[in-house]
Amino acid sequence: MNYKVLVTDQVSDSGLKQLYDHPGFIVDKQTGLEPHELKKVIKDYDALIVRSQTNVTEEILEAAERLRIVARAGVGVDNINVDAATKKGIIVINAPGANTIAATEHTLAMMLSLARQIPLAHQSTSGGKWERKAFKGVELYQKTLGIIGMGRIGTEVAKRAKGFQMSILGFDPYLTEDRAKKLGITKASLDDIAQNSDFITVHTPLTHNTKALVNKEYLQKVKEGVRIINCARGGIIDEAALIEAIKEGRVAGAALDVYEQEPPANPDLLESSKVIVTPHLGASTQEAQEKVAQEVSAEIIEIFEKQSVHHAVNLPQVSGHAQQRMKPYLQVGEQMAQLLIQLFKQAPERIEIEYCGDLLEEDTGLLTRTLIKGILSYHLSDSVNIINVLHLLKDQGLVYNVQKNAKRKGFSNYMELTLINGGESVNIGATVLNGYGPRIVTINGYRVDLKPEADLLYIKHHDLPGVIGQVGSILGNYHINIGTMQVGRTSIGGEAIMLLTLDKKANDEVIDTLLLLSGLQEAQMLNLESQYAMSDEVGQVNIYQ
Ligand SMILES: NC(=O)C1=CN([C@@H]2O[C@H](COP(=O)(O)OP(=O)(O)OC[C@H]3O[C@@H](n4cnc5c(N)ncnc54)[C@H](O)[C@@H]3O)[C@@H](O)[C@H]2O)C=CC1
Ligand SMILES: O=C(O)CCC(=O)C(=O)O
Repeated sequence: MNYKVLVTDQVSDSGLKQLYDHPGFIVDKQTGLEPHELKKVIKDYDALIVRSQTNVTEEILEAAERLRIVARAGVGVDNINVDAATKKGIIVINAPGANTIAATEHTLAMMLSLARQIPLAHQSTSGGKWERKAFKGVELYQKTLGIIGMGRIGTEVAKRAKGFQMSILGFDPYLTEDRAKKLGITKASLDDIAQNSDFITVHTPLTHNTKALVNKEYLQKVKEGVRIINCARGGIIDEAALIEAIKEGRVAGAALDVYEQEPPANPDLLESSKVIVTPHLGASTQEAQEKVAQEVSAEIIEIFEKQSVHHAVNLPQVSGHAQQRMKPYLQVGEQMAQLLIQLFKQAPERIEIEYCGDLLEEDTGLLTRTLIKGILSYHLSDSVNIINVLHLLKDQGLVYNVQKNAKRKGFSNYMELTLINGGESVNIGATVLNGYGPRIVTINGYRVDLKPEADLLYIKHHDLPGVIGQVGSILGNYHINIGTMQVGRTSIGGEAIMLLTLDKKANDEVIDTLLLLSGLQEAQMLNLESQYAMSDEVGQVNIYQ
């Protein structure tokens, strides 16, 4: 089977080489497509690679019939409707880090250009003038730089600005005092940055929180003569408010690589001698473009061939090692969920999940999705995968709750799943035993020790002498061999359950015969198919199954 990959923006061909050369992949490059053209062709493709030019809208995703991956050869995914992709079970990946240095260096180039008016000076000199007085600049030395967004690029900008002996104020919701100290910068508030900075640069993604983060109100608080740089995303700085602040003289100048609308059309911005503009060039270096293309190519191959994902925007991140460690939990998690939904004779309204003991130290995001997928896929089958599972859950009107509990409940690790509807509930608990693998250890309060297998016969009965023997005889009469048998009871002579692994499935006739036995209340074949085959291969997340 060939995977078809469509590339719709200017992505480096040398960076895409491994995808072009890889057997089983067909790559088509069609740049400059209009939205209606993309909508028409997208149905034939398994993966789409874009930069920032292509808008991957809900409409385009709707028209995609076999699309499984949207890859952003870069960082920002604001041109991709991630929500719509997630609902459709399409994974969105990017290449974080691959263009960090390029965007960092562009930011510094913009800052120096602003400080020394290099573009205007160049224009004047190359036009035959010699205006030495007109272009007196300012130094970076001993000035204060405010950095909003101390992620990969913000951090690299800070390191380099320190080389110019600038004082640096950093604001980021995740910046700790400790990290700021290690970087030799000062952790600051947005207001501190406004009041004290000679230069301000923004390095956040564009989100509903960062949209117009630097707005009219903020620009009224800035130190007079500040210079502002945006090499992150248009819209983080309100362009109209910026132009006004420049006209009023509060802001001495701005250097912009990105715009509210691209390409920008606002003459106030484009014609101002105090504004330096570049056409979204932050990531446009040969090195960065090769790296982003190489990274997304490698990941597309890995996802299709090994179901391994490293840089998903719409999935919890789990490292290869963590995947390997989590594999037995993922397997038993999927099977316990399937077992429970088959036992619950009604639609669940609420799902409760509890993780105990060693599981507290793991990232359980993927495990939670796997449990919920096990529940939903019983009724929704193939349409559920770990990408869209939480969306589908919401669509079904179900709620879920995850609790983490330090108590070990008798096992070094333990997880429990409960399905609830009104006053009715069922629950199941499982553990992974060191050296023995996954075990289901409780079902509705009955203690069992069950190694999950694909086909299980579940029986609920009264704990009376002879019932177990009669079940064995009936199965024997039908030539069904019992592999293992587990019996759990709450009290002697009370209610009990039996779980039998069989070499052959018991059909309806066998089940009806069993149900004729006195003392036997329920008999049901349960199908527990795990996508997480317990081979020794490196653990992989089965994304689409
Ligand atoms: N001009 C260009 O060509 C390029 C632009 N970019 C843009 O730069 C942005 C940053 O890239 P990276 O540093 O790689 O991303 P990153 O994810 O490493 O860093 C973003 C940082 O912003 C912080 N942040 C989020 N909301 C915030 C808020 N309200 N206030 C302050 N900080 C906030 C986050 O905590 C995070 O630390 C990207 O999202 C992308 O939009 C990235 C590469 C090239
Ligand atoms: O692809 C590009 O050139 C833009 C890079 C960018 O904006 C990003 O990676 O977020």
